[in-house]
Amino acid sequence: MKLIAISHPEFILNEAERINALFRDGLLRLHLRKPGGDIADLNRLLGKIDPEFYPKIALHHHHELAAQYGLTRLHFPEKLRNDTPETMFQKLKNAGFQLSTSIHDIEQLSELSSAFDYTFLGPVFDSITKKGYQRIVNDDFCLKEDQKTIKVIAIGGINHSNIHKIKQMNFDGAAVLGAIWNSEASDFQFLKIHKLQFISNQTAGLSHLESIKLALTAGCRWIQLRVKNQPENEVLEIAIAAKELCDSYAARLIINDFPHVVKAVNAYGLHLGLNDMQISEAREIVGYNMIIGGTANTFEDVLLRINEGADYIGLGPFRFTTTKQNLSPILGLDGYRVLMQKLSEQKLSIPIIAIGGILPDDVAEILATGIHGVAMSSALIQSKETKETVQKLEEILC
Ligand SMILES: Cc1ncc(COP(=O)(O)OP(=O)(O)O)c(N)n1
Ligand SMILES: Cc1ncsc1CCOP(=O)(O)O
Ligand SMILES: [Mg+2]
Repeated sequence: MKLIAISHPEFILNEAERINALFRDGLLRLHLRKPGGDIADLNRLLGKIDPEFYPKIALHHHHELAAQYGLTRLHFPEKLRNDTPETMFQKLKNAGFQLSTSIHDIEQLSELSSAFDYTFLGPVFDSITKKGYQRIVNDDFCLKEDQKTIKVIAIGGINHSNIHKIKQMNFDGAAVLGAIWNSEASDFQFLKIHKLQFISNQTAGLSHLESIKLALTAGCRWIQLRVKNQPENEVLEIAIAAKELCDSYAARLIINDFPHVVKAVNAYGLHLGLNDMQISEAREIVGYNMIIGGTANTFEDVLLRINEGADYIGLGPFRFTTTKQNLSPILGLDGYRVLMQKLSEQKLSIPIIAIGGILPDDVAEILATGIHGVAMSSALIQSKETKETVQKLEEILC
């Protein structure tokens, strides 16, 4: 499911730094929405955002700034859409812009220009930021496929505890505002779990560090160092170099299997398997704020991981792979569907990362099950155009 962040409606303290941090935490799309905001203030804010993130920003107002910053995503709030001729939408689309808009009534869906890629529809819950702005649907609402002339993103009052309902309502994604900006420590922890994770591997022609460099230059910003069958002191040596490499790309480094190495190199996180140390025990080594992911193969494993306090779950294998030995039973798309359905019925939500033999062409279907993201190793290492592959994957995952 797409997860889109909407900026705070006003200019806030350290906003550019907070936006940069959200992108570094894995955000794939931000809508810059400052209703009534001054163009000079917006210009200043954009100037402080890392240019690496401009392709991920959609601009709501002062579209004239798009050219200056090379922004290619424009949002048309309702009034601006009504004031803009259809020929202009087609012209912008033909020029390569991605267009989005907002509606507040399902009936409007059929009237929208085909030039739009997606629309926000809401509020789906009572808004957190706009007090007294009542929701337009009930909990049992379900968007029909034939109503979706374009992708429909739910907006309004979405937070960590109700986001599972968005999928049940058959929306294509969720746009979040209040839950990000109005809480001290964001209750949107799962924004921190990247949707595209690279798993390092050593192959005939490539060392772990070379595989990591390949993924980083292609644009991956979540790297798992997964060294098997080597003693801890050798893993530590590789981890020190991997951390330096990841830092130079502002990427997150997760280390598989070795909590003491995580602690020693101050990595971003640790990944533990079902036969590894318990998450609670590992927390005593790596600290309580460290990201810890846990492997699961069944629904019972997922419940166990949630109870253990995992930050994300690596669920697999999706299909057979030679990257890992002693594979657990293969889940396939149906396995993911059944498991995600059970989670949704129990109103449980945790970022789930699919893993195992995943190819770029699998990702859209995997995502449609409600899975948060994917971890890949061989598909990226063996890709002939890794950068293009990563770009395409990010488009699908956003
Ligand atoms: C994201 C992710 N998911 C699952 C795994 C598998 O971890 P584990 O079960 O510990 O097996 P090994 O990777 O150690 O062989 C993973 N590494 N990453
Ligand atoms: C670590 C791991 N756990 C389950 S499958 C797997 C390997 C993932 O690599 P690939 O994407 O090459 O199958
Ligand atoms: Mg392991």
